[in-house]
Amino acid sequence: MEKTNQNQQDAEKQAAALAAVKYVKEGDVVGLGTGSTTAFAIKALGKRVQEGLNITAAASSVATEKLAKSLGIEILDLGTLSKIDISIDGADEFTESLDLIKGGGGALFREKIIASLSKNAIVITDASKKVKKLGAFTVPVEVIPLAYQYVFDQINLLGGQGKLRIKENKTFITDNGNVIIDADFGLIDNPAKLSSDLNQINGVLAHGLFINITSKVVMSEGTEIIVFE
Ligand SMILES: O=C[C@H](O)[C@H](O)[C@H](O)COP(=O)(O)O
Repeated sequence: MEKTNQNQQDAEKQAAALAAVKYVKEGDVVGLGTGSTTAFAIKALGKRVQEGLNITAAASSVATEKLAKSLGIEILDLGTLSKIDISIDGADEFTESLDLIKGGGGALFREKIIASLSKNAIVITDASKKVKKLGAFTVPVEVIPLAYQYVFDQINLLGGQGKLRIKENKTFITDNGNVIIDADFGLIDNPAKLSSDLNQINGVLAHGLFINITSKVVMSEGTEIIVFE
């Protein structure tokens, strides 16, 4: 990506993050996503905490937990929570019907738990993430390692072309100790059906299709903030 485009995209990510952080209220339990867009939100939230806002938070990744703690945000154990007031997370793609693909950073499982627990699941993006149909971005599928080949073959039977995620010349391992298959299904006509088909494969911990979980998408485009809900 050219530098000016990158700067523009970062400015949009930050603007969406700042707009979303305004929804957080005193006393809230806040779910924190993962990724470059969410990092802007965590920093803005950290600033509000330093100015006196009382909140607690749940983190969707080790990286997010580390960043949040460094800014003075108190982190709760996700496994003990039965509800989250508000969550803020990014996405790799979204449609106006609030269906998403997530997991580009590999945090999809904990992100899905956080979004599912959230009364108000807010997604923040720059304008490049908005699509008419999901699927140009491959669907990340988190797989328990011993089920790798089985799941790979099942994805193939569903019409997908899987690829083991490699990062820095090594197999990418998630915070949960699993691997990721990035599955190319082409443009997806029925994301809800694909989501349910993937859920039924033994060995799949989670996949990156987020259907009917999101409350609103706060998107920044140029100088404008557009909210889809
Ligand atoms: O696993 C990572 C997450 O789902 C991210 O929210 C997603 O990949 C978007 O990341 P970014 O904000 O860096 O584009």
